[in-house]
Amino acid sequence: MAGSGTAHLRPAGEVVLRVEDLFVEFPAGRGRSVHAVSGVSFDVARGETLGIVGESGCGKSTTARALMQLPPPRRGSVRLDGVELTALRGEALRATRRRLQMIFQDPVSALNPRRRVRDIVAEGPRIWGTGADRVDEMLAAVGLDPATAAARRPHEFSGGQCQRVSIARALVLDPEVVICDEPVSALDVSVQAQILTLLERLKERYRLTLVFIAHDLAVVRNVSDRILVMYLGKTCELASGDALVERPAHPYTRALLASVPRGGLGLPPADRLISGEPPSPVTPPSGCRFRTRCPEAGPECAAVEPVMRRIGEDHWVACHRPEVR
Ligand SMILES: Nc1ncnc2c1ncn2[C@@H]1O[C@H](COP(=O)(O)OP(=O)(O)OP(=O)(O)O)[C@@H](O)[C@H]1O
Repeated sequence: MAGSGTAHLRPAGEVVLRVEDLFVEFPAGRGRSVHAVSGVSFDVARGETLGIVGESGCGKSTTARALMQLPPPRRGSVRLDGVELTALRGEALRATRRRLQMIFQDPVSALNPRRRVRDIVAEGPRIWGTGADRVDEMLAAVGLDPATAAARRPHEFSGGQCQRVSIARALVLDPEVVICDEPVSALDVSVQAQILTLLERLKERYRLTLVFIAHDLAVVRNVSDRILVMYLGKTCELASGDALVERPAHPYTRALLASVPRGGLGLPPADRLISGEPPSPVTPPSGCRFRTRCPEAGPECAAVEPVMRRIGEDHWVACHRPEVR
């Protein structure tokens, strides 16, 4: 099965979040720009977890913030239940943004140190006039005892407990989509597993849709139904977790898989690692942005930018020379 074009990379099921051709740039001085996100498209189905993976600086957090319109993308479309967020301003944007919540990497700095946990979780309900009756329920749902935890301040908690407070704060407003931006990478490994299990449980209980961002493919694989691989602001590959791990088609995906410690994904030892740093997003390479580090690169890779094309059921790749099995 094959196809091509700016497809929506459709998952099975009802689409709740549709992102099309997203571009985000930052000024880099002397009239130049950081091309942080350059034409990213994906759909997220209601109830699924879409993982986004890629090395540091590839544009994962910028994509996450652009979904929230923080800041709005330079161009492209973000639709939540069909509502175009990039066209909204002021109160209408704020009201819609409530249905999209975010959980951040550093739970301690994400929480106001001067406020008590109950007030932190109750702040959204106070602003929005809804959800105040859910504060204790949410604290209990994330594994904190409302009777003892609510009156304490963030510095009295561990990093893992602070992340639980952040999750309660995000869920109390009953969001449709929760964007988790590296939610466990600042935590000890043993705590990481607890938070991931908690997110899975909460997803089931509250019928959440998750966008789960991490640089660690083993973590993403654990929680995601489908996985989007990003490199230097572009999408390389999108596939179900199984297809991505068992039949990686993009050389960058294969390199990412190879860099996961032996056994982390239950795979044979690494056969191909990439070295060096990615090029600057101020002056990205022509054609395929991965070509300067790609073991498979040929002349066409410098000349023509590969577009996402379908290579299998729920499997898309942007590569002139994919390994298709
Ligand atoms: N406010 C900003 N101003 C200028 N450049 C920025 C800004 N925010 C991000 N960038 C740049 O945009 C690119 C993408 O950054 P982003 O944080 O989205 O990547 P990431 O994949 O989330 O990496 P990390 O995991 O390290 O945060 C990087 O080159 C980064 O330096």
